[in-house]
Amino acid sequence: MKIQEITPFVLSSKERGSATWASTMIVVKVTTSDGMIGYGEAVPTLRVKPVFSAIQQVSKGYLGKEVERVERNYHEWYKQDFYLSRSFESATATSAIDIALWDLVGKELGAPIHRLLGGKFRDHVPVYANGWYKDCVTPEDFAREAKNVVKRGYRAMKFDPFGPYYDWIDEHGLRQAEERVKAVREAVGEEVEILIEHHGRFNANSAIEIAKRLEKYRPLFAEEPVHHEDLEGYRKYKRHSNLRVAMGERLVSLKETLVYLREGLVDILQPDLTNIGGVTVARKVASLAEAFDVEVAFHNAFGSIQNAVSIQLASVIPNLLLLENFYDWFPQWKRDLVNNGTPVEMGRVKVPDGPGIGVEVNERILEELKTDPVALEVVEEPVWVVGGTWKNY
Ligand SMILES: O=C(O)[C@H](O)[C@@H](O)[C@H](O)[C@H](O)CO
Ligand SMILES: [Mg+2]
Repeated sequence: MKIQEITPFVLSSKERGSATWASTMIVVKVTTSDGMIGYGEAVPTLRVKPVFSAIQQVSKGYLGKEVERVERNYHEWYKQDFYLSRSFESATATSAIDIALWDLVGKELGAPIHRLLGGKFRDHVPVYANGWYKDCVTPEDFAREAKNVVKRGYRAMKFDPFGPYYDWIDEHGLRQAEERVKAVREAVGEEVEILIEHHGRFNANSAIEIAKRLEKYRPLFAEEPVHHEDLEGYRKYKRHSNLRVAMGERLVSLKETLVYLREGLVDILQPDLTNIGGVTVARKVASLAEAFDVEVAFHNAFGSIQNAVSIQLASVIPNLLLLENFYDWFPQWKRDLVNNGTPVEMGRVKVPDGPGIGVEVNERILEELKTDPVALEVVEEPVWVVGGTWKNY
């Protein structure tokens, strides 16, 4: 079975999601020489247009190759590309195609990806909520929505309480963040997990001050407290803070991951299947983390195909902590894109046993919502922010 056609789609609709990129999806459709179809997903961010064209370029390296030789295909492309480990666009394009190949291998054998990877370690994957705090500004806003998250059955939730602060945070910002976190802790009680998202935007001194203020609310982890590439910042943060560090959504290779693991800079690794290198690299990264006693909480913020394949891998690795989940805050069309979705119940999702990624993609929605890739407008609130949270109170 050979790879015959690779088609990227950009999907978007007027329905606004919880964040700019929650309103967009980049889907890759791979068709084989015997007419089978597999799906993958790439990361949108602000770079929808360059990612779309990266998929067209990367495709040239995959067309005509044997579908089943996923590892070999990745290696061949690595050889050709030369800059793969330095290019987010190439990494996410390669990841999307890799996911579609795993989907195809599963479909060909009539097996879900979890069976191809050694079988389910667990039947249900525990998840945490993200995207739930759109337009939340005051502590009361956060408390109200946090209660709703618990009502929906979640036992863990993540949020960014820092508003527009960037690099440096002053006393006013520290107080605001603390009030928001305190309000959420009081709203959800002692046993629901609170995860603090910093979106990789502070210098080490600010991040350390933040940790001192927030540790009494017992967050499960501090995510990306400093900028992704700030290794010195991570070292300093680890020396002076008592919080567990989570990071990894912007890692684009196995060996880049090793840099953070080897030095003990990360306690909970958050690889993203749609840019680390698909299933092929994500499973290696999870094993590497296991060797360092690091738990994995896959980053899963984009769309329903990413969600499906992340559930597959999350179901097989022994060192899973939690899987991120935007599902209940997706625009409706994203949930409709997969025919048999996996709703969250009691803080977890059941692992589907359908072939490949475990769910079927609704082709009608692909056709209806596909748009031309255009350069996105740059507005004050960056694309990585949950919408409407950068106001002061
Ligand atoms: O951990 C995460 O999920 C991320 O850092 C993000 O991807 C954003 O929070 C989210 O997408 C909202 O913009
Ligand atoms: Mg994050």
